[in-house]
Amino acid sequence: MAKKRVSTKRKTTKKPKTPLKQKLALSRQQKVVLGSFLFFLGIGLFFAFISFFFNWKIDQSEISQFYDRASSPKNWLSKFGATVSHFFIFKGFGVSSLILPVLTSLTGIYLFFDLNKKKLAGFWFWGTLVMIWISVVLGFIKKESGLLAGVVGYETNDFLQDYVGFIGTVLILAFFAIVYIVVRLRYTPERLTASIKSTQKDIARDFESTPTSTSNTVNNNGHKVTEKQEEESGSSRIKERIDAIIARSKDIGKKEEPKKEVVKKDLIKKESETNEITLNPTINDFYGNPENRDNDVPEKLIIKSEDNPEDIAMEVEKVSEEEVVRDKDLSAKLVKDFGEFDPKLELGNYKFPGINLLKDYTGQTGSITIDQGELEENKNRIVETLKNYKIEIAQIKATVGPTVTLYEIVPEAGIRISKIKNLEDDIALSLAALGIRIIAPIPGKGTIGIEVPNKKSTIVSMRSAIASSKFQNAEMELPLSLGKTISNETFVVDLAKMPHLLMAGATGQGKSVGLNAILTSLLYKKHPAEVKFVLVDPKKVELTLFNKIERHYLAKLPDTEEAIITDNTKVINTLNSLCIEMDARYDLLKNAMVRNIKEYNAKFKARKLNPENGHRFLPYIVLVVDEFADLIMTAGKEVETPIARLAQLARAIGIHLIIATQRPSVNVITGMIKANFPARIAFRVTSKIDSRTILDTGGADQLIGRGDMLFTQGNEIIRIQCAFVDTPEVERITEFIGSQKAYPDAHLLPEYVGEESGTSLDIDKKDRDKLFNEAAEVIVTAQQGSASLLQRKLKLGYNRAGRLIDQLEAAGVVGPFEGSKARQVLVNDLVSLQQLLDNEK
Ligand SMILES: Nc1ncnc2c1ncn2[C@@H]1O[C@H](COP(=O)(O)OP(=O)(O)OP(=O)(O)O)[C@@H](O)[C@H]1O
Repeated sequence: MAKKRVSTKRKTTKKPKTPLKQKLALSRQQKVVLGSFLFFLGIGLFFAFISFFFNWKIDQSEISQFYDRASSPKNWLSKFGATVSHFFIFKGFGVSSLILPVLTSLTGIYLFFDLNKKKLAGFWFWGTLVMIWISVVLGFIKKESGLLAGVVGYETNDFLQDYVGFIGTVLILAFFAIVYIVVRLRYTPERLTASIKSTQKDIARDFESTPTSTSNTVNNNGHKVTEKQEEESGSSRIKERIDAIIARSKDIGKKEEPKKEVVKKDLIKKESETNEITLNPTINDFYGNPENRDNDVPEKLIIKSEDNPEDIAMEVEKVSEEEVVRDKDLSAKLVKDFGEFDPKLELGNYKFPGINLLKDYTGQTGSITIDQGELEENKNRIVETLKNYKIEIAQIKATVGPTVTLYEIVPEAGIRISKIKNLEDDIALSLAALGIRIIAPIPGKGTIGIEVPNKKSTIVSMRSAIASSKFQNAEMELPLSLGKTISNETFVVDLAKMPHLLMAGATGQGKSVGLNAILTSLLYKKHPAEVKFVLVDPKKVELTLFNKIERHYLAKLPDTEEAIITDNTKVINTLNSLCIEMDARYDLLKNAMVRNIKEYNAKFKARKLNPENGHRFLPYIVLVVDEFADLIMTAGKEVETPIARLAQLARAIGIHLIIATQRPSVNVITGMIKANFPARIAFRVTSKIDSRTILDTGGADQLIGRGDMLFTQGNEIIRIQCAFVDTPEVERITEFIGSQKAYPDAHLLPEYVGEESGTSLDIDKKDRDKLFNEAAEVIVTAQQGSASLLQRKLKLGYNRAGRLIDQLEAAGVVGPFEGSKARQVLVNDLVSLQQLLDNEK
């Protein structure tokens, strides 16, 4: 059994037969050794052949004495060199034998580096043919010199001449030359002409793109390029092109895959890459975007196979993906070279107002003092009052805030919360205090809160609100420090998240102070480049202080003189202009493929958006409307529609609305507006109904005024003592900002051409306004054709003033509407006006 097993084993281990090819295959070491040998042999042969041309006559006699060591041929490789050279040159192929050492060394290199053997075989095949051809040609030309043609050339030529004659020999030689060019070099007549043409074009383009005599030129991106840079880029491009042409001619010598006309594409690509590198933008045009760079690049590429010229030409559309990649590269490069875009650069030295501009009220009112007696008294009263209504208390806790103290009550088990809630007024009466608010239950706590005003309230200074670490460290887009909560914490919210704010409060309850606190918060946190205010102030007194910062922080319509809008009718134009801005911003966001202003600006800062395509850094726009009720009463739907549109859509693109009103009645705060203003602030209002309108619940009527307010962002209602900022403080801040370097003008909003501006010039004289003559006089005297002038001088509404201007245009007193500019006054003085009007009659 064991024997048998051994024998089977032997059978299986028997080596399989290896094919001959495999047997002959050289190991890597052998290849290196043989390769080096052949390489040096080739070099040796080369030297031997060269020296043979000088010494062959002397050496010829020495060859026969090869075995005689005493004989010394003159060849640089002595006996060996003289013999081998004699054999290959004299008896072989003449001068063309020099190809042999080249092929030998090449073989050595191929073996050494283990390169493609097929290619090497091609070299030998074609090399040998060329060698024979040259030797025959030389034999044909110079019959007498045996050295040039060698015996092979001489004899072959002789043979051919005998059989096909002189012409036949020429034709055969020419035929072989064509075979070589077409088969080996793959040159067809079409390719030859195409190649010549493309080379000519390339060179012509190089010369076009080399610098002209101007010192600064503008490259494809619209970026300035200095002469030196242009020269460098031009010469580097020429160098690249020459390299490519050399590479192309080298390709001709090699046997490769069928060539397609792609070299041109390579060159174009290289050119655009060079453009990227030579970018030298100025501060405002730091950006580049490859979209425009390829202006001179053909959009389509024609590919035609050279192997078969009759193939149908194929058009390849340029793909856009490449641009995206380059876009990325370019923006990364721009950021690397110039850093991120800094919107603050224009006002680089801008200094934020210091905290010392705000008044410190601690000295006057002191910090919150806890009056133990007052606390005890209130506690006892609450307990007693509730006892009267048979409500037992298990526990009571007080939190002292700046204006009110919160008493948190845990009632005895079994007492219904609604019972306490219903007794709100009675409890307030019993406590004999204004401003009692009962929160039953306190959300998330399960306790009942009774807010009782402090006898001595503390002013929450804007200074403390701004200085608080909560505000200072707020990582918000538009942080607002509104004041302090009942637990004495600074209350900071992000306007960008609200995204719009509705404010209501009876007169004298702190609304204007609240607006100032909001604006002050933004001034302390945001650079002029980052936020712009559109201020609507019909009372003409509340926000006028902000005029000083017009060129820093305010935005206005192009044709208006003052940024702060005090005329209600002008608000319509501004609101519509904001709608245009909103639509434009949405387009920008869409083109940039981002969802909101934050992402957009981040992308813009990273230089991924090209200003040449309309992209710009987008500042936040905060529209503040004081006395909204007034506006709605005068303009109605005309303001309601754009306000609602803005409120619905503007959140993503950085336009935020703050609307304040004294009268929060339902015809002012309509359902449409309310639905789009989830964030609300209620100062003290006069009735529960008003409180309901603004907050959807009572409570605002129970406030104590003087900045005591309720804030809601949808669900929870928070009682806050608004930070107090007085007019002198605002004045100091605006003064400080206003005295600094500003932009040349206020931020200009897009122009809105109102319906009133569309003139119908066939206005009948009988239909003229009663004030027509007066208006004409005002316009001619002032030599200024603007409706706002008429409004001011004649105390008119916007619509009437607009109609008058139209009538004056029809009468030839003023010229046509000229966009942002005032109309031209066509009558020079009052005398001429009188003449004009008289002639009409
Ligand atoms: N946060 C506050 N802290 C302390 N006092 C305040 C506060 N807010 C307002 N006051 C006091 O109330 C007064 C009236 O405030 P404010 O001018 O803001 O009222 P208003 O609601 O704007 O009135 P109106 O609607 O008539 O303009 C202030 O002069 C100030 O004395």
